[in-house]
Amino acid sequence: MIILLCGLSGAGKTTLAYSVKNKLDELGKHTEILDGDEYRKMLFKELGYSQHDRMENIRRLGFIAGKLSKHGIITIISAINPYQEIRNELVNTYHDVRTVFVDCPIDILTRRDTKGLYARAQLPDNHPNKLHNLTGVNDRFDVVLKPDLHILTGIQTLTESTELLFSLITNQLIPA
Ligand SMILES: Nc1ncnc2c1ncn2[C@@H]1O[C@H](COP(=O)(O)OS(=O)(=O)O)[C@@H](OP(=O)(O)O)[C@H]1O
Ligand SMILES: Nc1ncnc2c1ncn2[C@@H]1O[C@H](COP(=O)(O)OP(=O)(O)O)[C@@H](O)[C@H]1O
Repeated sequence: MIILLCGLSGAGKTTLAYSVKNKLDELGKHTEILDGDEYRKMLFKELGYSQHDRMENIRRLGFIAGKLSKHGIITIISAINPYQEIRNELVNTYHDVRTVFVDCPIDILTRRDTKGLYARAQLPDNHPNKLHNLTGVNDRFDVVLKPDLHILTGIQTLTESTELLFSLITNQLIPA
């Protein structure tokens, strides 16, 4: 199974992915997290944030996920994954792909701003530290169409969000 956790920076994808992995570990289920931020730093160093590069990033993560999931590893792709087109491509290319919208309002993200990216996106255009292509602020994010799960991390606690994702995964593993 492949889980696409899609959502803006700071929405809670990584936190949620590790939280659900902990629960799956307790069941003895093998889980791998492919985190966009981590793979960009370690393997995809040449990729930036243009539409082309973001698509390429997701395509590569999808390819790795396809290989892992064939061996029964529950593979969670934790990346912004901003375009519906490439999400659909993964759903149509690989077996058993589920999409999850990790959704949080921009005002809460701007307050959380754990990496300082939202503050940088709001700088004046001519400022040297201005971020010109932050997803959800000045770059495109397509609302996730018909997600298998829609999590509202601005309202739901981490425990509640984890339980919802855990149920999606385990219901699929052990059909009623
Ligand atoms: N311009 C811009 N837009 C969005 N994100 C940015 C940008 N610049 C750097 N970052 C950091 O890169 C992380 C997003 O990488 P992803 O691989 O998840 O992005 S994407 O799916 O290819 O769009 C994202 O990590 P997360 O905060 O974990 O989502 C950011 O820390
Ligand atoms: N319901 C929730 N689910 C996940 N994270 C939450 C939630 N509520 C608050 N947070 C906080 O929001 C931040 C999300 O950061 P992170 O998981 O790195 O997001 P992302 O991977 O989407 O960039 C963390 O500091 C986390 O503690």
